[in-house]
Amino acid sequence: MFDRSIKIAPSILSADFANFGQEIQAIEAQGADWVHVDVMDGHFVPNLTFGPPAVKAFRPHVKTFMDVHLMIAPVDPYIEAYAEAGADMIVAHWEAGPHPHRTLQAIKATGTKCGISLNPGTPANVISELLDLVDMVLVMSVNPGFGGQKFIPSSVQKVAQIREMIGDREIHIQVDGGVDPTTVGPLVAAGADCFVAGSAVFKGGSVDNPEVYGQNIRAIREAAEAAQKTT
Ligand SMILES: O=C(CO)[C@H](O)[C@H](O)COP(=O)(O)O
Repeated sequence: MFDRSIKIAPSILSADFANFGQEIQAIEAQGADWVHVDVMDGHFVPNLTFGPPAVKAFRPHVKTFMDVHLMIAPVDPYIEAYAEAGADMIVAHWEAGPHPHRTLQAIKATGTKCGISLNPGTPANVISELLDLVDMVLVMSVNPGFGGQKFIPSSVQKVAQIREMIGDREIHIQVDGGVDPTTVGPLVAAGADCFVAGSAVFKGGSVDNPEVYGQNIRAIREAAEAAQKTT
């Protein structure tokens, strides 16, 4: 059955870069539902992060579900490499173009779950012809490239529009950027079920003090579930 429960996916962009294995184990032990990997190319976004070998090194540490968000263009030449590295889901940007339908077909052909992401400046309706191909829509609630940015409030309206477009299809809506206990409620009410959080999960904690990760994850989950009950 389709899982509509709240899912918290900490972004390891905010983890200790000298210690990914232990960081992944710590967030999972403290209640993370998914592990979110932000791949950046210094071209599509102004930052550089993880190539396929890095993702392959994360893989044995992830016991839950690893979603790999490709903020790269071109994207098609790298899809197979990230699938082989062990991604459970690959998310590509609509803006990485020029043929997002082909990109999604290429992701599906690898056998991984498949998602499409939209930047804050991109309207929801551009994905109307792509929804039958995806397991998830990722709504960026900051301009992609860096953690720790301020949540863009118009993202809530975009989530509601996409939820309406999805209808009864079994598609997750994930939101990424500035998600914390104060911003998550309206996103749940608008129809999102999966939340990427970097700063709000990792702040104040470490692998030596992982209980803080647990407190931070619980705070986001409790705010999200409270909104779900009243929706
Ligand atoms: O994709 C991203 C940036 O492009 C990050 O996942 C996102 O910004 C999460 O970080 P934070 O929760 O600190 O905003």
